[in-house]
Amino acid sequence: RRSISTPSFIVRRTASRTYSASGWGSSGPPLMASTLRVQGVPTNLELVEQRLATFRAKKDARGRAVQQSNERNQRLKRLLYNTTDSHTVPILYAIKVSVCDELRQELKLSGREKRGRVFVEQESAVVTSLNALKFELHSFFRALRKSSFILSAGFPVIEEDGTIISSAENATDGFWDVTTDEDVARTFRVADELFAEKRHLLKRPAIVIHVRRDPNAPLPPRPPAYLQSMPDPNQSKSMTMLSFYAFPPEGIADPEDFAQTLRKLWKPFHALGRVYVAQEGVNAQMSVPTNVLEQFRTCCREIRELGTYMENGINIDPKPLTVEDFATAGVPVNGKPAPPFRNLHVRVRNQIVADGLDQSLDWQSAGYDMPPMEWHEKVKEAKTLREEGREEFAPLIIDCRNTYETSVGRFEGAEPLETESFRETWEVLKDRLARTPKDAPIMMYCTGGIRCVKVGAYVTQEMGFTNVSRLAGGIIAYDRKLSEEAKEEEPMFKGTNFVFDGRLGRAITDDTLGSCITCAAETSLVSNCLNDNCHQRMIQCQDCKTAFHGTCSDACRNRVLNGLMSPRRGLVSSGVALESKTDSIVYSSLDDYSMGHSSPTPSIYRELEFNTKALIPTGSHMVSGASQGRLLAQLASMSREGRVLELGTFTGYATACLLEGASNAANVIGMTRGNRESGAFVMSMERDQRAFDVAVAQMKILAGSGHGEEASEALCALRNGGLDRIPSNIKKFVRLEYDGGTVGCELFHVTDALATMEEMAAGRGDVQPAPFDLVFVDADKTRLLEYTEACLSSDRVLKKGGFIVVDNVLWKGLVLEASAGHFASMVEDETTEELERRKNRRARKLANKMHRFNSEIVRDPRVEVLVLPIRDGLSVIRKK
Ligand SMILES: C[S@@+](CC[C@H](N)C(=O)[O-])C[C@H]1O[C@@H](n2cnc3c(N)ncnc32)[C@H](O)[C@@H]1O
Repeated sequence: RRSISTPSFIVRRTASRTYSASGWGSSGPPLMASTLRVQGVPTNLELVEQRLATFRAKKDARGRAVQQSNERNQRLKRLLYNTTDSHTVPILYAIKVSVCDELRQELKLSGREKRGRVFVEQESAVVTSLNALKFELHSFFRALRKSSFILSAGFPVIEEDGTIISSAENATDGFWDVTTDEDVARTFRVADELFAEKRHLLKRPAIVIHVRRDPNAPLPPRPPAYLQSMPDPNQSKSMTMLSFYAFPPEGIADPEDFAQTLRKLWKPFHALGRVYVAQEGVNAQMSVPTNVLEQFRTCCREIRELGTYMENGINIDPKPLTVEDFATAGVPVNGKPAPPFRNLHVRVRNQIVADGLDQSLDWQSAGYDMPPMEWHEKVKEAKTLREEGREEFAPLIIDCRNTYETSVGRFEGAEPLETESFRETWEVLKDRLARTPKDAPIMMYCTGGIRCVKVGAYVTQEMGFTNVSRLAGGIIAYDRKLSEEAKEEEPMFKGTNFVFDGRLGRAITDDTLGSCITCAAETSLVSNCLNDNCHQRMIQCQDCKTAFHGTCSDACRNRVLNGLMSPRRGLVSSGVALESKTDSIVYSSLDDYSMGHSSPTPSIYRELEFNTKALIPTGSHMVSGASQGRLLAQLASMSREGRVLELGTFTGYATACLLEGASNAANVIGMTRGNRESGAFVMSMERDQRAFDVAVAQMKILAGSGHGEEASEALCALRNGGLDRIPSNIKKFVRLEYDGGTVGCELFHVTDALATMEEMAAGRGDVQPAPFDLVFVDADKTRLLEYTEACLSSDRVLKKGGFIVVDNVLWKGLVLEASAGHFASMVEDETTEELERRKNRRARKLANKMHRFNSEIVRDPRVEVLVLPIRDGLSVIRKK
């Protein structure tokens, strides 16, 4: 025997209503569903705004529901604690709800959801509307939303002594179906009447409602056939890597909705990967448990937008990866093994391949889709024609991928477009195909075929070429077909196929085509710089990856070691002892520890290093680099007036450091203008015209924009423009003002820095600047004693108490052997090649010279010397 109501019970129920109101979720009120719908072609910004609007709407709806629920709680409390006889408060109906056995089992209802009480105010819509009544029931018995049900109503049995007996749960006697609004109204009316009659026995009108499964409701849809006998994907012993794309002719009307559909449909397969959906189509790179691969393919075929439009079907990697291999096939994260994909991301984008074209073309008409084996024969024929000297009959084979991809692997005879990003393709094509006859055979390929659809469409529709073919399914399909159908054939693709999952490459042949950006050694390893602010994709050998802590340059390495730039997740090379931002960094050497505890190098230095590598690759090892550069900046900051002379500008890396330091020195003593005659001033001399041109272009940027981000961007743009676009400075010198004129700067193009310096020391010649505080000797290494002599012989070049800094005084450590007399006789190793011998001879000769310089300068009474074992050795010499 239970009382119909207890205050605590009601409070608990209403509290649960608050929760359930917010729990409407995605299948909830129409407001949310409609705001999620995206019409037309939304831009990313619009998508973000739409999502924000949805979040806001949801938040507001939640807020309103909470408020309503609170108000209702308050009212109910007041009602319950006031006397029920009061005529001023509305009457509350007590509805006992019980759910039939069939529904209980079908919906797996918990104890509390099988039966319970709902309290309804007399004034509410619930007493007149079936929908409102069902809505009220939903809010208490949430599981009911998943089924269609019908209601029947009756009343509790009240005995004469006042005992209330609720009718049995499956009772039908005295119950009537409640299927219309009238039924609802009648039920409550009768409850009122009954209450009026039994007021002395009841606290409030009471109703019993039975919930039964609607026998006429359609059965829930059966799962698709392919899922019915599908094995458990968790039991798969291997994962298959695959990719596909589709450009459905009518496009995808609602990409957001379609993305949601894909997520739902693919969930049972436990597939992982990255999928882009746009109005123009779908582009997917995925891995699927091999034991459900067939079912996955069927599923994709049954999706209308994919089925017939997946050009070449699904591109499947020839070899599945065992689950163990898959777990480590990606680029390691923080030195720990990682899989190529961790989750399934289905994302909506403006385009599935960002092309940068003003308007989209007809992607259905993009040239002939050439099957891989036909392609193989054609490439072989082209090779033979070239070998026979009849290349004019060979088709043009265009590699539509970016430089970092083509440089680790390509088809024989292919012409790379040398683009940094796909958007650059169109300009390059216009240039490359300017003189090609319109009917010339053009063959093109890319990784999986999708980029060729766009390039093929452009070349045929915009440029008018008539004989265009594309490698169907790209290199991935070629690799698979060749290994399936012609294993004995030698692949015409050489090297590694760069792929866009965590593996970053699959070797098709053993050829190593790429070269390390740091040391130029042969390698096919592609990775991304770990400096988050840089993150450039690069080809770097494992040794340099380890030495540079997964970064592309000294400056990036310095920033990562400083912990200021967190390593990007998922892209750390193996063997690199780095932890994420929140963890402490494990330093592998004292050098690294020292850099890790020095202030970070400003990002312009990374650009300066990079520009040098890109514009004058053969000399890129000559730049001072981060540790030495920081020391030079500090020394210039310590100088009296910030007056510095540099011999050997090269591309201006050290010049930039010296300018930075000179400006610090000038600011400390409050000097606002510097030039040849007085104040902070950096003068630098270089004899190589090309290096001088690059240095002038770079220092002009620093003079205009300082050492900040703006300068970094301008330096980056300079690199992208290429060496051809850097003007040649035939002038003898260029004058600049740095830091708003605080530091004067003059760059000299000289025939011989030593000759110019000796003239300065002798008081002859046109250039007669006031003496310097610091002279950095970094030009030819064979005449170091002459350079220092010019500084010491008079005070016209270097002030008394000033410093000379000489670079490379330890000469790769060879001075040690030189000092032991090992190179005295210059005996050559007869087994080494001529080139090696020449290199060794030069290195030994220079080591002897360096050793002689170090030995003589330290004995010179006019100076005090400190040799620092930094980088290649720096000698810091104070003029007494
Ligand atoms: C080691 S690099 C200088 C690197 C530069 N200081 C830096 O840190 O980026 C040496 C440069 O000195 C130049 N050089 C060599 N002999 C020279 C000479 N006699 N006169 C002027 N420049 C010279 C070379 O052309 C080369 O660019």
